[in-house]
Amino acid sequence: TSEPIPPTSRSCPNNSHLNPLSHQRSCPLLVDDETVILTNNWYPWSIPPTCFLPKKQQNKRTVPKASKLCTFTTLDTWAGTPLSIITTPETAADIASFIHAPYVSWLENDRGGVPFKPTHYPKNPFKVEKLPNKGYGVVATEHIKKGTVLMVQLPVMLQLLESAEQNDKWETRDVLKLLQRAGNQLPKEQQREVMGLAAQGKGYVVDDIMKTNTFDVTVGVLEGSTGQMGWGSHSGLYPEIARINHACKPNCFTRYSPSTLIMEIVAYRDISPGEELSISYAPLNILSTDRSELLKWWGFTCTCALCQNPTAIKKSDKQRNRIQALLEEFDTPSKLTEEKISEIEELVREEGMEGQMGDLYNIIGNVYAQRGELKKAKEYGKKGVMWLKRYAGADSERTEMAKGFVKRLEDFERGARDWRP
Ligand SMILES: C[S@@+](CC[C@H](N)C(=O)[O-])C[C@H]1O[C@@H](n2cnc3c(N)ncnc32)[C@H](O)[C@@H]1O
Repeated sequence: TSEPIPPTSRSCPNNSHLNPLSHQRSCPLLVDDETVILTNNWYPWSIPPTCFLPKKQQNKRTVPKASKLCTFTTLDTWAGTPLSIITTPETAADIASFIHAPYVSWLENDRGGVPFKPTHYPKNPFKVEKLPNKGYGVVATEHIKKGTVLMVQLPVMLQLLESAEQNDKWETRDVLKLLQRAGNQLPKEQQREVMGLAAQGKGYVVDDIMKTNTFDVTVGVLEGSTGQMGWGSHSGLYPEIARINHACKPNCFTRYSPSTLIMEIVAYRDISPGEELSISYAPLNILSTDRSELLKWWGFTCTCALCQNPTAIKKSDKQRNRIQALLEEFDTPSKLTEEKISEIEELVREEGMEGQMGDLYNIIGNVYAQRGELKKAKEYGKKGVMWLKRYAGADSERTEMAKGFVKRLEDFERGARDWRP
């Protein structure tokens, strides 16, 4: 393991293997099935990777260079947990650059010194139990305060999103073989945990479990304030978190850190003993019909408290509609007023959408910048960063973009000429 390097310089170009002299000390070499045969070395992975060529290369048609898809397993990530990944060798090399020693202390600093590590509390304030019409769920056993971090987990499986559906790059049967292998390469305890998760009973079992239980996550270390990531989206399987059911007005939210792969579950509000913990699988700012469409696509009909109360749905739809209408009005900068800002803040709060408040302030800041009111722009920009740190996380793409906006305003104040909102 190497000593911490600030996040801005940690990113490894994924073709660093092409020029061994150019890569940083902490950038691992690219590993695939062929390099393993040539070098007899698959460090930092615990097991030699298995790879499949992309479709068109198998058919021997000349196509622009496409990557292999492989399975990579490490039995001890930085937190000591195992992880199996299905991705390209290039992305695996990027993940390998931080998965054994991410730069955690700056994230902890940002959280006021609160440890950022998957923890098993001596006693969790919740338990998993069987619930009517939903399979298992997670229920509070004690009073939980708003803002409490309830779960901090690393994934046990990651799958390149592109490979999860029918796609023109890799054969479905190859993807399924890799999924099977990725699962089998996990220790028995994690295998049992994964195989015990909910599934819809459709198709191939590991694929079914992934489709029923994963979150879309971006993988990588952000490049300074540009917010650039570009390492491809993956489906992440977090077995403990996967037991939490969906609600359209949830009492918890997820916070994901792309530079460590950690997913946290945080209480959105105070939760009483006996209440079920819930998160939203769908974006919160959409209307009930769109939500049920989306959840049907996920394979279930929602039975949450909001969905069982037609009057409450009507009110919620009206409020979420008004939020949308106000946001559309803000597209015309002259229509933004402080009254409308107060109205939207109130609606967002009532709808339990505080997770979106940071994005909202960021939008407002941008509108003020377009109007040339840079003091107001900075005020809202900074508010946005503060809220995003809390709800999206210090290293999230959204937070980085908001920080970039404030930095550009500050640079402009200091005399840089080229202002771009
Ligand atoms: C990620 S799992 C959640 C945990 C799951 N209930 C279990 O037994 O492990 C997702 C599945 O839980 C069920 N589920 C989650 N939220 C639900 C809701 N609001 N209404 C009905 N079923 C729900 C659906 O079957 C869905 O496919």
